[in-house]
Amino acid sequence: MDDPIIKLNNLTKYYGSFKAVDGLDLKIHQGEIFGLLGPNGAGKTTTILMMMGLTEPTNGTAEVCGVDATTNPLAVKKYVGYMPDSVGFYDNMTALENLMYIGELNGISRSIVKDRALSMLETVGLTGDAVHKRTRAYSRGMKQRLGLAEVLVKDPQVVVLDEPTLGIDPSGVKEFLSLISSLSKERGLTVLLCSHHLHQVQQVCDRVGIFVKGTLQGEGSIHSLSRRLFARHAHTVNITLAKALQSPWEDEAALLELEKVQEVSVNGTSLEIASSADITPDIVRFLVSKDYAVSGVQKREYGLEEIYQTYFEHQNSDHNLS
Ligand SMILES: Nc1ncnc2c1ncn2[C@@H]1O[C@H](COP(=O)(O)OP(=O)(O)OP(=O)(O)O)[C@@H](O)[C@H]1O
Repeated sequence: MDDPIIKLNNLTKYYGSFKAVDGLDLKIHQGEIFGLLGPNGAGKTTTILMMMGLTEPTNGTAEVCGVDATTNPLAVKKYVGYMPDSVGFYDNMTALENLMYIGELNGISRSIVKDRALSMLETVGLTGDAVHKRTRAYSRGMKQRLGLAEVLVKDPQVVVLDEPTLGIDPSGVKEFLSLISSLSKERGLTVLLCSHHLHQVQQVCDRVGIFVKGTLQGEGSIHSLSRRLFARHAHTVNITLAKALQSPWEDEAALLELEKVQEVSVNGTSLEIASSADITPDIVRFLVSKDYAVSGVQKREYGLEEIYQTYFEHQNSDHNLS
Protein backbone atom coordinates (compact mmCIF):
# COMPACT_ATOMS: atom_id res chain seq x y z
CA MET A 1 0.00 0.00 0.00
CA ASP A 2 1.12 3.63 -0.58
CA ASP A 3 2.77 5.56 2.21
CA PRO A 4 0.18 7.07 4.50
CA ILE A 5 -0.60 10.73 3.85
CA ILE A 6 -1.00 11.31 7.60
CA LYS A 7 1.24 9.49 10.03
CA LEU A 8 0.94 10.09 13.77
CA ASN A 9 3.55 8.38 15.85
CA ASN A 10 3.29 8.24 19.66
CA LEU A 11 1.79 11.74 19.48
CA THR A 12 1.45 13.15 22.97
CA LYS A 13 0.45 16.52 24.37
CA TYR A 14 0.49 17.77 27.93
CA TYR A 15 -1.07 21.06 28.98
CA GLY A 16 0.86 21.60 32.20
CA SER A 17 0.51 18.31 34.02
CA PHE A 18 -2.69 17.37 32.16
CA LYS A 19 -2.28 14.80 29.39
CA ALA A 20 -4.68 15.84 26.60
CA VAL A 21 -3.37 13.39 23.96
CA ASP A 22 -1.71 10.18 25.02
CA GLY A 23 0.70 8.33 22.70
CA LEU A 24 -1.45 8.39 19.57
CA ASP A 25 -0.48 6.13 16.64
CA LEU A 26 -2.53 6.52 13.48
CA LYS A 27 -2.06 6.17 9.72
CA ILE A 28 -4.46 7.62 7.18
CA HIS A 29 -4.10 6.96 3.44
CA GLN A 30 -4.72 9.20 0.47
CA GLY A 31 -8.36 9.44 -0.55
CA GLU A 32 -9.71 8.11 2.74
CA ILE A 33 -12.53 9.80 4.59
CA PHE A 34 -11.67 9.32 8.24
CA GLY A 35 -14.13 10.17 11.01
CA LEU A 36 -12.75 11.56 14.27
CA LEU A 37 -15.22 10.84 17.01
CA GLY A 38 -15.19 11.39 20.70
CA PRO A 39 -16.89 13.21 23.53
CA ASN A 40 -16.07 16.83 24.34
CA GLY A 41 -12.56 17.21 25.67
CA ALA A 42 -11.33 13.89 24.24
CA GLY A 43 -8.37 15.53 22.49
CA LYS A 44 -9.56 15.74 18.88
CA THR A 45 -8.85 19.45 18.38
CA THR A 46 -5.47 19.18 20.09
CA THR A 47 -4.57 16.32 17.72
CA ILE A 48 -5.60 18.37 14.68
CA LEU A 49 -3.64 21.38 15.92
CA MET A 50 -0.52 19.23 16.26
CA MET A 51 -1.10 17.70 12.84
CA MET A 52 -1.26 21.17 11.31
CA GLY A 53 1.83 22.37 13.15
CA LEU A 54 -0.20 24.89 15.16
CA THR A 55 0.79 23.49 18.52
CA GLU A 56 3.88 21.54 19.45
CA PRO A 57 3.63 17.96 20.69
CA THR A 58 5.23 17.16 24.03
CA ASN A 59 6.32 13.85 22.52
CA GLY A 60 6.07 11.95 19.26
CA THR A 61 5.63 13.16 15.68
CA ALA A 62 2.88 14.17 13.25
CA GLU A 63 3.74 13.83 9.56
CA VAL A 64 1.53 15.08 6.74
CA CYS A 65 2.46 14.37 3.10
CA GLY A 66 5.88 13.26 4.31
CA VAL A 67 6.53 16.56 6.12
CA ASP A 68 7.02 16.85 9.88
CA ALA A 69 4.33 19.26 11.07
CA THR A 70 6.32 20.41 14.09
CA THR A 71 9.58 21.26 12.37
CA ASN A 72 8.01 22.48 9.12
CA PRO A 73 4.56 23.96 9.86
CA LEU A 74 4.59 26.31 6.86
CA ALA A 75 5.03 23.46 4.39
CA VAL A 76 2.23 21.50 6.05
CA LYS A 77 -0.07 24.53 5.80
CA LYS A 78 0.17 24.22 2.01
CA TYR A 79 -1.09 20.64 2.08
CA VAL A 80 -3.87 20.93 4.66
CA GLY A 81 -7.08 22.94 4.51
CA TYR A 82 -9.00 23.43 7.73
CA MET A 83 -12.68 24.34 7.93
CA PRO A 84 -13.81 25.29 11.43
CA ASP A 85 -17.36 24.63 12.62
CA SER A 86 -18.28 28.25 12.09
CA VAL A 87 -16.90 29.96 9.01
CA GLY A 88 -16.69 33.73 8.70
CA PHE A 89 -16.52 35.92 5.59
CA TYR A 90 -16.44 39.59 4.72
CA ASP A 91 -20.16 40.27 4.84
CA ASN A 92 -20.31 43.08 2.35
CA MET A 93 -18.25 41.27 -0.25
CA THR A 94 -19.79 38.77 -2.67
CA ALA A 95 -18.97 35.06 -2.55
CA LEU A 96 -16.70 35.44 -5.56
CA GLU A 97 -14.91 38.47 -4.08
CA ASN A 98 -14.39 36.65 -0.78
CA LEU A 99 -12.94 33.64 -2.54
CA MET A 100 -10.66 35.67 -4.81
CA TYR A 101 -9.39 37.60 -1.79
CA ILE A 102 -8.56 34.38 0.09
CA GLY A 103 -6.95 32.97 -3.05
CA GLU A 104 -4.70 36.00 -3.43
CA LEU A 105 -3.77 35.92 0.26
CA ASN A 106 -2.68 32.35 -0.37
CA GLY A 107 -0.40 33.33 -3.19
CA ILE A 108 -2.61 32.50 -6.21
CA SER A 109 -1.69 34.90 -9.01
CA ARG A 110 -4.21 37.57 -10.07
CA SER A 111 -4.36 36.23 -13.61
CA ILE A 112 -5.85 32.91 -12.57
CA VAL A 113 -7.52 33.60 -9.23
CA LYS A 114 -10.92 34.51 -10.72
CA ASP A 115 -11.13 31.37 -12.84
CA ARG A 116 -10.00 29.24 -9.91
CA ALA A 117 -12.57 30.86 -7.60
CA LEU A 118 -15.39 30.41 -10.12
CA SER A 119 -14.48 26.79 -10.67
CA MET A 120 -14.45 26.12 -6.89
CA LEU A 121 -17.85 27.81 -6.49
CA GLU A 122 -19.20 25.53 -9.18
CA THR A 123 -17.64 22.48 -7.51
CA VAL A 124 -19.48 23.22 -4.27
CA GLY A 125 -22.73 23.98 -6.06
CA LEU A 126 -22.78 27.78 -5.68
CA THR A 127 -23.73 29.03 -9.12
CA GLY A 128 -25.98 31.64 -10.76
CA ASP A 129 -27.05 34.49 -8.45
CA ALA A 130 -25.21 32.96 -5.48
CA VAL A 131 -21.84 33.87 -7.06
CA HIS A 132 -22.46 37.62 -6.89
CA LYS A 133 -24.54 37.69 -3.73
CA ARG A 134 -23.04 39.42 -0.69
CA THR A 135 -22.31 36.80 1.92
CA ARG A 136 -24.35 38.67 4.54
CA ALA A 137 -27.37 37.33 2.63
CA TYR A 138 -26.01 33.78 2.64
CA SER A 139 -27.82 31.00 4.55
CA ARG A 140 -25.92 28.73 6.94
CA GLY A 141 -25.84 25.95 4.34
CA MET A 142 -24.52 28.31 1.65
CA LYS A 143 -21.85 29.55 4.07
CA GLN A 144 -20.68 26.00 4.73
CA ARG A 145 -20.39 25.40 0.99
CA LEU A 146 -18.47 28.63 0.57
CA GLY A 147 -16.28 27.57 3.51
CA LEU A 148 -15.48 24.36 1.66
CA ALA A 149 -14.73 26.31 -1.53
CA GLU A 150 -12.40 28.53 0.48
CA VAL A 151 -10.55 25.46 1.74
CA LEU A 152 -10.40 23.93 -1.75
CA VAL A 153 -9.21 27.05 -3.52
CA LYS A 154 -5.80 26.47 -1.91
CA ASP A 155 -5.71 23.07 -3.63
CA PRO A 156 -4.97 21.06 -0.47
CA GLN A 157 -4.32 17.32 -0.33
CA VAL A 158 -5.96 16.94 3.06
CA VAL A 159 -9.03 18.73 4.38
CA VAL A 160 -10.05 18.81 8.00
CA LEU A 161 -13.72 19.52 8.55
CA ASP A 162 -14.88 20.33 12.06
CA GLU A 163 -18.62 19.70 12.46
CA PRO A 164 -19.25 20.81 8.86
CA THR A 165 -22.98 20.14 8.90
CA LEU A 166 -23.85 21.98 12.11
CA GLY A 167 -27.08 23.90 11.71
CA ILE A 168 -27.81 22.74 8.14
CA ASP A 169 -31.22 21.30 7.29
CA PRO A 170 -31.48 17.55 6.46
CA SER A 171 -31.48 17.91 2.68
CA GLY A 172 -28.55 20.34 2.89
CA VAL A 173 -26.68 17.80 5.05
CA LYS A 174 -27.28 15.07 2.50
CA GLU A 175 -25.98 17.23 -0.33
CA PHE A 176 -22.96 18.34 1.69
CA LEU A 177 -22.01 14.77 2.58
CA SER A 178 -22.32 13.58 -0.99
CA LEU A 179 -20.16 16.52 -2.08
CA ILE A 180 -17.44 15.44 0.37
CA SER A 181 -17.72 11.87 -0.86
CA SER A 182 -17.36 12.78 -4.49
CA LEU A 183 -14.43 15.12 -3.81
CA SER A 184 -12.63 12.29 -2.11
CA LYS A 185 -13.40 9.81 -4.90
CA GLU A 186 -12.81 12.07 -7.87
CA ARG A 187 -9.81 14.06 -6.65
CA GLY A 188 -8.24 11.62 -4.21
CA LEU A 189 -8.77 14.21 -1.48
CA THR A 190 -8.15 12.93 2.03
CA VAL A 191 -10.80 14.07 4.50
CA LEU A 192 -10.76 14.17 8.28
CA LEU A 193 -14.26 14.68 9.54
CA CYS A 194 -14.86 15.63 13.18
CA SER A 195 -18.47 15.21 14.10
CA HIS A 196 -20.83 14.23 16.86
CA HIS A 197 -23.47 13.21 14.31
CA LEU A 198 -22.85 9.50 14.25
CA HIS A 199 -25.27 8.61 11.49
CA GLN A 200 -23.66 11.19 9.21
CA VAL A 201 -20.20 9.85 9.96
CA GLN A 202 -21.48 6.35 9.29
CA GLN A 203 -22.80 7.39 5.87
CA VAL A 204 -19.65 8.95 4.57
CA CYS A 205 -16.52 7.69 6.38
CA ASP A 206 -14.35 4.78 5.22
CA ARG A 207 -12.88 4.47 8.71
CA VAL A 208 -13.47 6.01 12.09
CA GLY A 209 -11.32 6.58 15.14
CA ILE A 210 -12.93 6.80 18.55
CA PHE A 211 -11.08 9.11 20.94
CA VAL A 212 -11.63 8.85 24.64
CA LYS A 213 -9.56 10.71 27.25
CA GLY A 214 -6.72 11.43 24.83
CA THR A 215 -6.37 7.87 23.56
CA LEU A 216 -7.61 6.16 20.44
CA GLN A 217 -9.84 3.46 21.86
CA GLY A 218 -10.88 1.92 18.58
CA GLU A 219 -10.12 2.44 14.92
CA GLY A 220 -11.27 0.78 11.73
CA SER A 221 -14.20 0.50 9.35
CA ILE A 222 -17.62 0.37 10.99
CA HIS A 223 -17.88 -3.24 9.87
CA SER A 224 -14.58 -4.29 11.44
CA LEU A 225 -15.24 -2.41 14.70
CA SER A 226 -18.65 -3.98 14.89
CA ARG A 227 -17.24 -7.47 14.35
CA ARG A 228 -14.55 -6.89 16.97
CA LEU A 229 -16.90 -5.54 19.61
CA PHE A 230 -19.92 -7.70 19.04
CA ALA A 231 -18.19 -10.91 18.01
CA ARG A 232 -20.01 -12.83 20.71
CA HIS A 233 -23.33 -11.95 19.12
CA ALA A 234 -22.18 -11.83 15.55
CA HIS A 235 -25.72 -12.49 14.30
CA THR A 236 -28.87 -11.19 15.89
CA VAL A 237 -32.30 -11.52 14.38
CA ASN A 238 -35.52 -9.88 15.52
CA ILE A 239 -38.67 -11.80 14.79
CA THR A 240 -42.14 -10.34 15.11
CA LEU A 241 -45.03 -12.73 15.70
CA ALA A 242 -48.69 -12.14 15.02
CA LYS A 243 -49.61 -13.00 18.63
CA ALA A 244 -47.88 -12.15 21.90
CA LEU A 245 -46.03 -15.00 23.63
CA GLN A 246 -46.75 -16.10 27.17
CA SER A 247 -44.10 -15.57 29.78
CA PRO A 248 -42.36 -17.90 30.48
CA TRP A 249 -42.43 -19.10 26.89
CA GLU A 250 -42.90 -22.83 26.61
CA ASP A 251 -40.74 -23.29 23.48
CA GLU A 252 -37.75 -21.23 24.62
CA ALA A 253 -35.72 -24.23 25.78
CA ALA A 254 -36.31 -26.04 22.46
CA LEU A 255 -35.23 -22.96 20.47
CA LEU A 256 -32.08 -22.67 22.59
CA GLU A 257 -31.26 -26.24 21.60
CA LEU A 258 -31.06 -25.34 17.91
CA GLU A 259 -27.46 -25.50 16.81
CA LYS A 260 -25.59 -22.14 17.12
CA VAL A 261 -28.34 -20.33 19.05
CA GLN A 262 -26.77 -18.48 21.99
CA GLU A 263 -29.43 -16.29 23.55
CA VAL A 264 -33.16 -15.83 23.25
CA SER A 265 -35.13 -12.94 24.65
CA VAL A 266 -38.90 -12.72 24.54
CA ASN A 267 -40.92 -9.54 24.77
CA GLY A 268 -44.61 -9.79 23.83
CA THR A 269 -44.79 -10.30 20.07
CA SER A 270 -41.07 -9.78 19.68
CA LEU A 271 -38.33 -12.41 19.82
CA GLU A 272 -34.62 -11.54 19.69
CA ILE A 273 -32.26 -14.41 18.94
CA ALA A 274 -28.46 -14.14 19.05
CA SER A 275 -26.46 -16.84 17.31
CA SER A 276 -22.87 -17.56 16.34
CA ALA A 277 -23.82 -17.92 12.64
CA ASP A 278 -26.62 -16.69 10.42
CA ILE A 279 -29.28 -19.35 10.95
CA THR A 280 -32.32 -17.18 10.21
CA PRO A 281 -33.97 -19.84 7.94
CA ASP A 282 -33.60 -22.50 10.70
CA ILE A 283 -35.17 -20.17 13.25
CA VAL A 284 -38.12 -19.33 11.00
CA ARG A 285 -38.58 -23.03 10.13
CA PHE A 286 -38.58 -23.88 13.83
CA LEU A 287 -41.27 -21.28 14.61
CA VAL A 288 -43.45 -22.25 11.67
CA SER A 289 -43.20 -25.95 12.62
CA LYS A 290 -44.62 -24.96 16.02
CA ASP A 291 -47.50 -23.09 14.35
CA TYR A 292 -46.39 -19.55 15.23
CA ALA A 293 -47.44 -16.92 12.68
CA VAL A 294 -44.32 -14.96 11.77
CA SER A 295 -45.15 -11.44 10.60
CA GLY A 296 -41.65 -9.93 10.41
CA VAL A 297 -37.99 -10.92 10.31
CA GLN A 298 -35.20 -8.39 10.65
CA LYS A 299 -31.49 -9.04 10.95
CA ARG A 300 -29.90 -6.64 13.38
CA GLU A 301 -26.83 -4.67 12.32
CA TYR A 302 -24.60 -3.05 14.94
CA GLY A 303 -23.93 0.46 13.72
CA LEU A 304 -21.75 3.31 14.82
CA GLU A 305 -24.18 4.32 17.56
CA GLU A 306 -23.74 0.97 19.37
CA ILE A 307 -19.98 0.96 18.74
CA TYR A 308 -19.59 4.47 20.13
CA GLN A 309 -21.74 3.73 23.16
CA THR A 310 -19.74 0.61 23.92
CA TYR A 311 -16.42 2.48 23.86
CA PHE A 312 -17.92 5.36 25.78
CA GLU A 313 -19.31 3.09 28.48
CA HIS A 314 -15.89 1.44 28.82
CA GLN A 315 -14.29 4.86 29.17
CA ASN A 316 -16.45 5.41 32.21
CA SER A 317 -15.47 2.05 33.64
CA ASP A 318 -11.81 2.73 32.66
CA HIS A 319 -11.32 -0.47 30.66
CA ASN A 320 -9.48 -0.44 27.37
CA LEU A 321 -11.15 -2.41 24.61
CA SER A 322 -8.44 -2.23 21.97
N1 LIG B 1 -4.73 25.57 25.60
C1 LIG B 1 -5.13 24.69 26.52
N2 LIG B 1 -4.69 24.77 27.78
C2 LIG B 1 -5.07 23.89 28.72
N3 LIG B 1 -5.90 22.82 28.48
C3 LIG B 1 -6.38 22.70 27.24
C4 LIG B 1 -6.02 23.63 26.20
N4 LIG B 1 -6.65 23.20 25.07
C5 LIG B 1 -7.36 22.11 25.39
N5 LIG B 1 -7.20 21.80 26.69
C6 LIG B 1 -7.79 20.64 27.39
O1 LIG B 1 -7.37 19.47 26.72
C7 LIG B 1 -8.45 18.52 26.62
C8 LIG B 1 -8.69 18.16 25.17
O2 LIG B 1 -9.25 19.29 24.51
P1 LIG B 1 -9.63 19.29 22.97
O3 LIG B 1 -10.11 20.66 22.63
O4 LIG B 1 -8.49 18.75 22.19
O5 LIG B 1 -10.83 18.23 22.95
P2 LIG B 1 -11.90 17.92 21.80
O6 LIG B 1 -11.96 16.43 21.71
O7 LIG B 1 -11.56 18.66 20.56
O8 LIG B 1 -13.25 18.45 22.40
P3 LIG B 1 -14.55 19.11 21.67
O9 LIG B 1 -15.33 17.97 21.08
O10 LIG B 1 -15.26 19.75 22.81
O11 LIG B 1 -14.05 20.10 20.65
C9 LIG B 1 -9.64 19.17 27.33
O12 LIG B 1 -9.70 18.70 28.64
C10 LIG B 1 -9.31 20.65 27.29
O13 LIG B 1 -9.88 21.32 28.41
